[in-house]
Amino acid sequence: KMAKKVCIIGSGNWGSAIAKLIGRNAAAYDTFHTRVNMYVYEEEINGEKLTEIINTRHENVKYLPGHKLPENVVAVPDLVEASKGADMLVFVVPHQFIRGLCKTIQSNIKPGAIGISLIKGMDHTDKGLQLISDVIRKALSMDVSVLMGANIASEVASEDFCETTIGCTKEENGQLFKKLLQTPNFRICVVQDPNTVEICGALKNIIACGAGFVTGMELGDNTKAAVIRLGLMEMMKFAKAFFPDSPPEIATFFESCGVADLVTTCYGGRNMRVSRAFVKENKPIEVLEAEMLNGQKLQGPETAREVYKVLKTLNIDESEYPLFVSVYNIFFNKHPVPSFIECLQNHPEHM
Ligand SMILES: NC(=O)c1ccc[n+]([C@@H]2O[C@H](COP(=O)([O-])OP(=O)(O)OC[C@H]3O[C@@H](n4cnc5c(N)ncnc54)[C@H](O)[C@@H]3O)[C@@H](O)[C@H]2O)c1
Ligand SMILES: O=P(O)(O)OC[C@H](O)CO
Repeated sequence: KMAKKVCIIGSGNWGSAIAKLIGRNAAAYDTFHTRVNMYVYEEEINGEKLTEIINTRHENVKYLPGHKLPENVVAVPDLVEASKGADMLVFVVPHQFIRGLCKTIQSNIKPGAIGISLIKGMDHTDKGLQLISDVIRKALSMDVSVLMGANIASEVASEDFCETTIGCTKEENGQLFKKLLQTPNFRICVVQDPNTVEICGALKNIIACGAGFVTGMELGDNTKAAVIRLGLMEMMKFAKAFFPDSPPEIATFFESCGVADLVTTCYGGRNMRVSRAFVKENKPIEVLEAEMLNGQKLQGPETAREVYKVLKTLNIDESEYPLFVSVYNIFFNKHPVPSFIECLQNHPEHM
């Protein structure tokens, strides 16, 4: 059998961390071609191209400083060239860019190629909710698995022990991606409930913003635990409501993509940290994102906006998802942050 060619589409904080694991496994296993192309959105850093820096110093100095990438991971600034002939595509860009990138490679996909999305976020159409994996499936007509879990990129890059979840519809594809991605300190469970895995990954970022609000208001861990629990209840309700044909397995919420990701994200994630600053500094969220993250992108506020649009499109009462709606109103409708506590006090879970 021919070794499979792998292409990573994305090279941000998570893309670079995952490139470290993929590069090493691609070099170690005959199943994969040793060279791994990584599409890098080109930019100049102190007069040097980021792709050149990565290909000579083997470090993404902007998005994952302090970590060496394997030398077989090759940064390519042209997406069509990077993905040409790839058998396995790993999608890992902030969710707002996925549509444009898919369009660029639409006519250049190798027949039989498969994909996996590591993108936490969601999209919507005039019919309502659209998963990011659906955007990819539709644009590129390929089988797409997803990988979501309690995985803060810098900790994965440091090779601290953690777990993650792959959701797939075709078991053999899920297992092939597991082989590509699993390491002794990055342990993967494969489940055949991809929609739930992906919904967990998307919605947890909204809940993380709520956790940031209560942290910014200097409330304690009991409050944060309540945000996590009420957020989980809304997440479960949302998954049930939006996939009536493939109801979520409750067990999936206990995989790394569910409760575990909520915990890590509500304590240490970027959405939590920037939302905490939003309470303290009284600046628009996009200003704080630019000031605090050096080009990295927040997914929580945009996902709250997408969820709100989906609820409106489908005529669903806002009171069904008070936490999600409150996060949206605080970021985009100037509702005061303390109104978030009122939403918790009046949550339907207590009625
Ligand atoms: N960072 C984490 O800890 C982490 C962990 C798990 C999952 N994720 C998810 O992975 C996805 C990607 O996150 P990330 O942390 O790798 O990215 P990031 O937040 O570091 O975003 C920056 C990336 O976006 C790219 N970019 C900027 N403008 C662009 C454009 N116009 N077109 C294409 N690309 C552009 C930049 O070049 C850079 O690679 C997100 O959905 C995120 O939720 C992140
Ligand atoms: O830093 P965040 O908030 O984007 O969260 C990162 C990861 O999704 C945590 O699993």
